[in-house]
Amino acid sequence: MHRLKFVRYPQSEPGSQGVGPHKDSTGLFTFLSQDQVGGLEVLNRSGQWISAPYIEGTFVVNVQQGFEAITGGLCPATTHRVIAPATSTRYSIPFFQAVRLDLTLEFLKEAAVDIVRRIPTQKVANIENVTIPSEFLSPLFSCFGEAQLRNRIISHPDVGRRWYPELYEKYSRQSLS
Ligand SMILES: O=C(O)CCC(=O)C(=O)O
Ligand SMILES: [Fe+2]
Repeated sequence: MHRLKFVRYPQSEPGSQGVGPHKDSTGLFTFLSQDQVGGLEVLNRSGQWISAPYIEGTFVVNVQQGFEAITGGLCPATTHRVIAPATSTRYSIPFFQAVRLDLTLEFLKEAAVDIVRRIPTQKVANIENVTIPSEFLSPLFSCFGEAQLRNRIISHPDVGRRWYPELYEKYSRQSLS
């Protein structure tokens, strides 16, 4: 199921939760419209958080875990986070393209063999060391729906702790790599 979200981040004390480090997990790509307040950050290949500022007339495009899985990890999903705004309210509108919730990694890999074969390979230095693991690529989850639930609970820990305490406990103890 595709999703469009309207997000409001109220002005907060420094250090408050925005969105924790994660890779979007609904499907292939995210298209995000944001205001000029700032706070969205992306992990680059050297392991540094860099800001993804507002650029007039553009969307931010994130590679999601589905695309990472389809390409056998050759196109890693974008690791990103949002720092809660300290001086004003931030608004953003992400659109998440989706894949079927009951899709399995096994099926996806089989279906995508031909696509992956056509992608020119290149050496991607140390990328595994500076990224966070993908639920979609983990054998712990039977289908993408379950992987997605884990991703949402871990990316929004205050919500996870409050509404899904048992799952939050379970998922935060899990090591995916
Ligand atoms: O609000 C933003 O800029 C990003 C939100 C986000 O990363 C998400 O909801 O997955
Ligand atoms: Fe995200």
